This record gives sequence, structure tokens and C-alpha cells, in this order.
Amino acid sequence: MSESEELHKGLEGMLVAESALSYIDGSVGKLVYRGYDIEELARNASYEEVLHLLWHGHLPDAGEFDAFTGAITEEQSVDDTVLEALAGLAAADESPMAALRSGVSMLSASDSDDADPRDPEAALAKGRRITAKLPTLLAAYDRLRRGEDTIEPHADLSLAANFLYMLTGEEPDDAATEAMDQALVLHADHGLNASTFTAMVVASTFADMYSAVTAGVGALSGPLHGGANQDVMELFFEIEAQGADPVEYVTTKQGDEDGWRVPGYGHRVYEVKDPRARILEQRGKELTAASGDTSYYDYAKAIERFFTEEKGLAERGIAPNVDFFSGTVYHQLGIPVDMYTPIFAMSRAGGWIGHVLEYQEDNRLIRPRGRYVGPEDSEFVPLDER
Ligand SMILES: CC(=O)SCCNC(=O)CCNC(=O)[C@H](O)C(C)(C)COP(=O)(O)OP(=O)(O)OC[C@H]1O[C@@H](n2cnc3c(N)ncnc32)[C@H](O)[C@@H]1OP(=O)(O)O
Ligand SMILES: O=C([O-])CC(=O)C(=O)O
Repeated sequence: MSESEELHKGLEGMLVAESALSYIDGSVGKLVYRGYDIEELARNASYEEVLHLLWHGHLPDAGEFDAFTGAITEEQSVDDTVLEALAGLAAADESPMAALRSGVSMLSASDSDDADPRDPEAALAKGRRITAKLPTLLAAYDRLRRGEDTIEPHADLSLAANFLYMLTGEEPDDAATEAMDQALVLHADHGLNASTFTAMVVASTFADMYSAVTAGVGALSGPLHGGANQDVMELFFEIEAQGADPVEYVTTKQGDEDGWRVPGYGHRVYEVKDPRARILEQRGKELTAASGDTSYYDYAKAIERFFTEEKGLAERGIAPNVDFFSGTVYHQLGIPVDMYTPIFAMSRAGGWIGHVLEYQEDNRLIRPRGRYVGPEDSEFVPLDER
């Protein structure tokens, strides 16, 4: 075993695994899933096609697509026991992201397949079950906390359309379905980000898929990761509530709060604008223009222009990431702000599961070292003598 004494805080830039799922060139803002450019997938592929690509290594042909979506459709319902537990969480005013974390964990109770987690077919089946149920679970939670009856999934709708249908009770139009589906495609995978790596660490012990996905949800929830999309929209709400100028507002905030970071800005890997932000920005622009209310899109652009041109953040490699514009899209779809990060999780589950399946093909327990900096030779004194 070779042991290096070099410290790699945050594992920054460290290669810890090989993966064929997604590639990021942070210097030019390029993202590909299995060789396909994200822009092309966002324009042409559905979330279900992307799931097939990530889990099975290729885009499905028509027959494979039907079989794949058919298998998902069969798994979309969520057991009453889980819905009852969700109702309890709603009564306790739990956030949707926390409810999702608990919900994924509870789903395992209604999975009768107790195959060995080392069995790749069983792991894939569990992953498919979780992915199929997440939109149902999340939409149900939002309805329960509003005191509404939950809605069963519609067998003829895609995951994206079904989510909106189960949330609102109405079948979404094409524009809303396309926007939701595109958001799911864009968030599905992103290399070894913190939540994916978390899921891999859990799965490297051969804990089961429910444990890996539950842990992924927890890691994604933080404001340095997926939680930033909610923070961005809450910033816009604050600006609106105060009738403030967006640039003045963020400048004052930076002056007042030492170390305050613009949510949705900056990235460990990208040195330029995230390609997903570019696509979501365009979608946000179209949807806000169509609705006649462009205010949040305008705030985002004003802040971006200021940080790029006046503050020179772009020159330091700090630019909008995926979380900066997604809220402008979700808001136009009428989705509550605290559902934004759970939607990210609903999509990213596809990536977590893909990475877990891939990693377990040639599994190695993930177990790094920490440098010990504590005291040496401490003398133990019994409790009653301390
Ligand atoms: C889906 C996702 O997870 S995308 C990321 C979502 N998270 C956010 O949007 C939260 C805001 N952004 C951030 O906190 C950071 O950019 C992170 C955590 C995403 C990446 O951070 P790191 O790779 O650790 O970069 P690091 O913290 O070293 O920052 C480098 C420099 O850029 C600055 N910086 C980074 N992000 C921002 C920001 N959002 N606003 C202002 N300054 C920033 C830091 O202050 C630091 O400056 P310094 O060198 O003068 O101290
Ligand atoms: O890659 C990262 O570190 C964060 C990110 O953008 C993602 O997970 O989509």
C-alpha cells in the first residue's frame, strides 16, 4: 500500500475512480453524457432516454425504449404506508427535501426484493423502482402538505409530465412538459460531484441502493450543492419584497455579510459559465417572455452582467452554475420554491444509480485516511477523579 502524506482537502482534483458516464471540461464549459453533448441531449432526448443511456450504456432503440418506459410505468405507484408516513411528515411541517430523504428510505420497506445487494440485476431493479417512484412521492408530499388528496400516476405520461400532473391535478401542456423534461435531462449526471460521490461511498460497502440514494439526497440538500437553486430564488423574492435594485441588493449584502457568496455562482470544476446554465437561461427567457412576467429572469441577468462586467468574477473563473437559472424555469411552471432542490434530486437519482451500478462492477471499498493532529500520550484519569 502506498501512503502519501500530501493532504488533499476536499479531494480537490483527485482522481478516485474511472467512469464512462459523464465528462466535464471545466475550462470551456463542456458536459457530455457517454460522449453525447449535453446541448444535443437537452434539445432532443427525453429523461427516460438519458436514464437508459446512463444505466445501459447506449441510447435505446424504439423497442428498448418501450420496454424501458413500460418497466418504469409499472413501478410508479407508492404504497399507502409510505403515503401515510409522508402525511405525518407534512403535518410536522417537514421540508420537501427532508421528506424526500425520509421517503426514499421508507420506500425500501415496500420493496419485497431482498436479493443480495451484490447482485447487479437486483441493484438495477431497485434503482429503477426508486427512480419511477420519486416523482410520485414528491408530488404526493406537496399535495399532502396543502391538504389535498394525492393523485395516482397516469400510465400514459412520461416521468416529467406525470410529475406535473400529480402535482397540479391537470395534464401539463407541451411547453410545460418539455421544460420539465429538459430540466431532468440537464440535472441527471455530473461526474463525481459531492452527492454522487456520497452515494458511491455508501454503495462501496455493498449497502443497498436505498441507502445510497438516501445518502445522495442528504448530500445534495446543502447550500454549497443542490440547495443553491432554492437560495437563488429566495434571493430574488427578497429583492422583490424590498423593491430593491438587484445589483444594489447583492452589493450591499456582500458588503454587510463577510464571505457572503452569490448562490448559483461558482463551481469546483467550471472556470466558465456552466453549459446547463446557458440552456436553462434560454428556457427561462422563453417561458418568462411567454408569461409576460420577466422580473426574475431580469434580476438574474442584471446580477450576472454586474458580476461579469463590473466585478470581474468571470475573469476569476466564477460564473453562473446550473442552479442560477433553474428557478426561473420552475417558477414559471408554478412549482413552490422548496421543491426545486427535490426536483434536482429526482433527476440526479438517475446519475447516482448509474454511478453505483458502474462502481460496483469493479468495487473497491472507499476508505481514505485523515492526518491525525490530536494530542499524543494522553493520560487517562477515571471519571470520579477528573
Ligand atoms: C449543483 C451544484 O452543486 S453547483 C454549485 C452550487 N452552489 C452554489 O452555487 C453556492 C455558491 N458557490 C460556492 O459556494 C462555491 O462556488 C462552490 C462551493 C460551488 C465551489 O467552491 P470551491 O471550488 O470550493 O471554490 P472556493 O470556495 O475555493 O472559491 C474560490 C474563490 O472564489 C470565490 N467564490 C466562489 N464562489 C463564489 C460565489 N458564489 N460568490 C462569490 N465568490 C465566490 C471564493 O470566495 C474564493 O475567493 P478567494 O480565493 O478570494 O477566497
Ligand atoms: O459537479 C459538481 O460539483 C456540482 C454540480 O454542478 C452538479 O452536481 O451538478
